[in-house]
Amino acid sequence: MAEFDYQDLVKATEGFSPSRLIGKGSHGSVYKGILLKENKVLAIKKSTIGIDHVSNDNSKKLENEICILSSLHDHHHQSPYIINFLGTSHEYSSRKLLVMEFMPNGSLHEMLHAAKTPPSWPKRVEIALQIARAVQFLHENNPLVIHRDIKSANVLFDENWNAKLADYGLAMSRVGSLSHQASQPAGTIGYMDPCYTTPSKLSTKTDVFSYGVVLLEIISSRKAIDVSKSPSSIVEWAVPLSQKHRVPIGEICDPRIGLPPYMEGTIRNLLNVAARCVSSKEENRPCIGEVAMEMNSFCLVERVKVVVASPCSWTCLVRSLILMRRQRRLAKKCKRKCEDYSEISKGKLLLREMLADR
Ligand SMILES: Nc1ncnc2c1ncn2[C@@H]1O[C@H](COP(=O)(O)OP(=O)(O)OP(=O)(O)O)[C@@H](O)[C@H]1O
Repeated sequence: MAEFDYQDLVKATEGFSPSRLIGKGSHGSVYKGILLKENKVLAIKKSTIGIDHVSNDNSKKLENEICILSSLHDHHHQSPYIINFLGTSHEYSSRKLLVMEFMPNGSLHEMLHAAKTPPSWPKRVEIALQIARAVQFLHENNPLVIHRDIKSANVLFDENWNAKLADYGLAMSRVGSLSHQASQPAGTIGYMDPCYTTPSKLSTKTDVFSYGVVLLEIISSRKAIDVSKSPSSIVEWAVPLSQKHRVPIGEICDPRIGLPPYMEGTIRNLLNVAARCVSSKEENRPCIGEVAMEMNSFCLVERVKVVVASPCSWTCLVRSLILMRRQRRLAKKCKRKCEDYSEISKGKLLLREMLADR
């Protein structure tokens, strides 16, 4: 685990100046830092100071986040969909700071609810798959990690607009400082699994439920809880609507962008997955590996459909078909030449044998 010099971080953030503050969360403030020596941009999380017991709680959550993130980055296999952990630092008071990669393109929450241009349907499918991959990585990790706070505000975008799962303050694993038994149910209203009522009810399906809510949000661009609407909960609104016969899918989809006919099937499948994830019965929810596999197949089908729908991609497709045919023809020619060659060498061999007989 890399240890950053605290004074370097002070310089990098101009003394943790408010102008470098990206935002405040439940247990910490995140600052943008520029390491002048390396010309590297970082994000630094510092626990929030409050009255004594709150400060203690906040720094415990940050320590837990550091512990989980460092354990996830200890392995040879890292996920491109988990925020990159870069290291830690210590303030004089010995409070720890978390140093991670800087995500310059905001959160999925901002993209869906505040951006001027809403994301396209293929981009939404891609994001859904990337988040599923992140959660799959956590659930299939050894030791297993349960995030407990999957929500659109915790999905951040890197410089290439790839989605990464962040904020591990509530995450639980055997390496975390919080233990399953001791920790009370926690999460964010609107995303929290209704079955998670006692510490012992925590399971990977708790995350699957929250993932389902995020999927509904991706499809509809409606907030998880919107008190100006009735019902205010996205789950209570979308699931019965999706199960009603003859309700056009357009009624659930983001009304700001039209749904092209070639995407309809994919989005309907996405909606079905979301409905299974938010099932009130835990046993009816799929595991995240299954979800990721299904998402992957939707992405593939959708890519083929994009190729079919776009004239530019058609040209690419035809070009690659011509290339494939040409390669096959060349291979055949080559094979024939080889066969001829082997015939010649067979003949030569025969002649040599005949000559030797004489
Ligand atoms: N690595 C990062 N790069 C850029 N911005 C980040 C990074 N990590 C967090 N942020 C931003 O900093 C702010 C605070 O993030 P933080 O994870 O502490 O809390 P939160 O997710 O907003 O809230 P909560 O902790 O209550 O769930 C958010 O606006 C978040 O988008």
